[in-house]
Amino acid sequence: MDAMTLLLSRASVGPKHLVEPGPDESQLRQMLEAALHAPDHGELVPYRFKVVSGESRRAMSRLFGEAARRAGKDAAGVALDEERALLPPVTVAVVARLDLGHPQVPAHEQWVAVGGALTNFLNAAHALGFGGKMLSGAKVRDPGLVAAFCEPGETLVGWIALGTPARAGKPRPARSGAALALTAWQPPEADSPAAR
Ligand SMILES: Cc1cc2nc3c(=O)[nH]c(=O)nc-3n(C[C@H](O)[C@H](O)[C@H](O)COP(=O)(O)O)c2cc1C
Repeated sequence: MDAMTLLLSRASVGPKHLVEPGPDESQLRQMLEAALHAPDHGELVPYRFKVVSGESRRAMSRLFGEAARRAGKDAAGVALDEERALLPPVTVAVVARLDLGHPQVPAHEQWVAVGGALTNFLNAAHALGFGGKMLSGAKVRDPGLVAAFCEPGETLVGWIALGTPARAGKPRPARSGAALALTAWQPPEADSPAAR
């Protein structure tokens, strides 16, 4: 598949539609390599990817259940969250580790680097024949999950569910904002505040 066809054919595949096998270590390394090729001002690598596979999925599932309980969910809601955590063959936590005191690279540029890395990671998964979906939800702020995945000062962005797609991603509908996403820049009028 050529690169443009690959980029234009990626669509998220949710955990319900992901089956074994998930990516192995060498495939995950290729996804990381793609992530590391995203633009990153100052080469700060302001992110970490943490792989949850095999038996450690059960421990994560338990933590998802505890988070659901803390969020006030009933027994059925807790069980559902625990089950959802076990659906993807591989889950990759995305953790942002920004250097907020950096003299040259402000926080917003570091967040952009995190997004670029995540996008390259997902595109690489697609290139290797895997399906994936980035997921977050209120549980990214749950203290138990944050403590389990992050060092102090880091932010839990969410989790990428990964596996073999049992079905193709849904065709992408046209996006309403797309027409405004690429326009020719117009220089400001001579008497506008921007030109003064
Ligand atoms: C940081 C981040 C967190 C997200 N969290 C969720 C989520 O919790 N639930 C969800 O349905 N989609 C979430 N999404 C959006 C999906 O990953 C996906 O992009 C969206 O469903 C559109 O599908 P597409 O990637 O095929 O266009 C998140 C996306 C990002 C970038």
